[in-house]
Amino acid sequence: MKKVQTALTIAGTDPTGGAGIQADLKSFEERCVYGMSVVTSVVAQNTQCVSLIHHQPIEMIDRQLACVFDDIQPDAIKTGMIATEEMMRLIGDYLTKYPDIPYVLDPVMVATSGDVLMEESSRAVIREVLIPKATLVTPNLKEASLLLDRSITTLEEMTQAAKDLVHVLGASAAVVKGGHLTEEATDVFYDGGVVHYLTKERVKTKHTHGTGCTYSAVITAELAKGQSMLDAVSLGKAFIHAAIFYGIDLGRGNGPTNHFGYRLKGVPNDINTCQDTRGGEV
Ligand SMILES: Nc1ncnc2c1ncn2[C@@H]1O[C@H](COP(=O)(O)OP(=O)(O)OP(=O)(O)O)[C@@H](O)[C@H]1O
Ligand SMILES: Cc1ncc(COP(=O)(O)O)c(N)n1
Repeated sequence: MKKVQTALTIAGTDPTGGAGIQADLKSFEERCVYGMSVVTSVVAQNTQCVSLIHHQPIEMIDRQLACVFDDIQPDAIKTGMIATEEMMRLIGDYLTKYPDIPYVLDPVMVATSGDVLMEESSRAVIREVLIPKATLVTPNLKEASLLLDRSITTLEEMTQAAKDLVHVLGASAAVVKGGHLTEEATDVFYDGGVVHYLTKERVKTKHTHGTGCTYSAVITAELAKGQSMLDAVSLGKAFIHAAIFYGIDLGRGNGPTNHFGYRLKGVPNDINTCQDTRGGEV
């Protein structure tokens, strides 16, 4: 039997299924990777707002991590919402024990709805403890600004931010996402070599709930399958573009992206079908 690759997400939840752990698991599945999840915080939220957040007790997060790692070592890991310093340090300890597993850090700080998902006091800790362990860090403009303590609004500033995330803060690679920037949706990728600009047409839509989660989850799945970082990010970009292009008009606020969008016809879409691990084409 062929080996099935596995990916682990460590993140918060979204009961409406567009963001957080739910979006991550759907994305892993779409890329033919077996998904696992450790819940950091249960978030009562929908397409309009966050209503209540319950952080899991630290022992519960520790036990969930132990249950996964004692039994099934993931081929790649991503983190999303990690609200507190204590959680960051615990997760950092696990990452230290498994330095060879690719780790994608989506530094979730604020939801599309504007609600705060990470305590402000944790910002220094994410910089110190998690970014240096990241194979890839994927901030949007606001997150990059908060991490680097300066305003980042232009393509030039995004480029310098991507370089500083690598050379100053210590990530192995960075994608600074320009979803909130210009006419085009351009992201800047840097891994210490040549700077790459990943550009797709901007889709005029308000249905962007969970774009960051979905993008980083797809990249994680591709890394789990052994793709190169640039290939993983490029495929993630094409996937998220299709998911936004076919965004779903659900709920009264910012609806979710369409996790099966890339399978639909008519998308200006360059995604290859993924090879099923049992040998068939999906
Ligand atoms: N309207 C859009 N049309 C096309 N691509 C988009 C659009 N909005 C975002 N993107 C792309 O989606 C990906 C996620 O970017 P974004 O900047 O929205 O991240 P994010 O802010 O973390 O996500 P979220 O809005 O979920 O918090 C990036 O590749 C970005 O370029
Ligand atoms: C648990 C959780 N994690 C991340 C996000 C950010 O996603 P978005 O900004 O796309 O709403 C979210 N809303 N909820």
